[in-house]
Amino acid sequence: MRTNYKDDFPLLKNSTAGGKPLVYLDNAATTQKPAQVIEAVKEYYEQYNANPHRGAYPLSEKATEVYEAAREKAAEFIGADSPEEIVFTKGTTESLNLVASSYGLDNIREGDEILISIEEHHSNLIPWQAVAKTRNARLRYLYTDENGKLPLEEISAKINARTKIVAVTQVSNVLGIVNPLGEIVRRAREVGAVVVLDAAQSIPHMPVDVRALDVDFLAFSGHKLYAPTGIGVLYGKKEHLRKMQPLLFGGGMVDDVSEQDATFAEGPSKFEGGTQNVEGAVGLHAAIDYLEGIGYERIGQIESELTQYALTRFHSIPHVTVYGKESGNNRAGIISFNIDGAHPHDVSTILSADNVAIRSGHHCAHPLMRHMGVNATCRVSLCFYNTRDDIDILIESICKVREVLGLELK
Ligand SMILES: Cc1ncc(COP(=O)(O)O)c(CNc2co[nH]c2=O)c1O
Repeated sequence: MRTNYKDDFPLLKNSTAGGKPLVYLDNAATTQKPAQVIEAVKEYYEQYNANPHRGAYPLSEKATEVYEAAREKAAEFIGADSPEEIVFTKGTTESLNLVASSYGLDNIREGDEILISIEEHHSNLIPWQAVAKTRNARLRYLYTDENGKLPLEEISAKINARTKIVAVTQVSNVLGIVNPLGEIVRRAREVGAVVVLDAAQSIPHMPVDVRALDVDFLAFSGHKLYAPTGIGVLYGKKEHLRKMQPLLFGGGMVDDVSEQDATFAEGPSKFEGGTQNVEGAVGLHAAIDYLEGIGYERIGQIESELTQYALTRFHSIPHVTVYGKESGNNRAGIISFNIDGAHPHDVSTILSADNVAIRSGHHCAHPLMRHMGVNATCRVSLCFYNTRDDIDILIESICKVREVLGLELK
């Protein structure tokens, strides 16, 4: 059985610095792209680039065909009832802003409650702050416990008759822990609340089935799923999308326009004003094909084993704090840590001298940082193309940090 996928990724094959191979461990920020995706985009521009939905000539018809084929593929990938439930956006941020600005503002009234978690990325937090302020509604939080988990009693306590929207991440981009979505949805359904799921950090690592999850909306980004930047998906149940107002007005999203009014297209194109990112959609289609070729079972096996290996190695290093106590099989390969006496930015700079790429900072999760009692963390985020050698080089480099900073080692 294949254990090393780096050769599928040109950048990983060719990138060295000072004779050291790149150890890329910032996959929660963005993933590298397999040759299959790069070739698909190249072929699009070489063979059938045109503006979709508008030209009565073969090239435009082909561009339309591949764009809509990508929509069908995305629908199938997440188990949507139909491609009509798939809106292409720039990414998770745009998807979540669309839900908040359209569905949120139309359905939240004074005194209603919107419930999010303290783990949310700013793109699933600030839009809800804006809706709550505009509608004089209450924004409430599910708080993680000392282990970085959302306690079930917190979920049952915070979801009540006034809760109208529950918007949560399936996996935190800081802690990597998989949230108890089943319990959240069950409780939300009891009070008739709508569930918005941020799947940006889960869908690269685990199968997502919107019908099985029974969520009303789901958002993810192509670039975290080995596809190009600039393409993302908002899944929405048809009954919601049908009633929602578009956010961007322009070409391709209208039915008729008079001097003082406009009626809008049916289906997802209502939300896709202007010329769309066809190359991104083509790249997303190729990325999904690539992932399905490997299979989530194999991806999960590799990443769970590698995450557990990394956690074991981390726990052997003195002066290192790892946040979140979950083990490798209930955690996407995201590990946030700090080294006593070392600022995260210094740590990532020192690691970069060994060509090890990790993230340091607040990860667009200021409220979570405060809740954790830290200003910032270092973050390792691995995926199936990483290897045990990558982890060994990472740990070896981390073990040098305190010495480089002149801190005592014992
Ligand atoms: C959970 C989560 N939600 C939403 C977003 C926004 O996605 P975008 O619209 O594609 O930017 C991110 C991006 N997270 C990160 C981007 O860079 N480092 C990160 O951890 C995320 O991790």
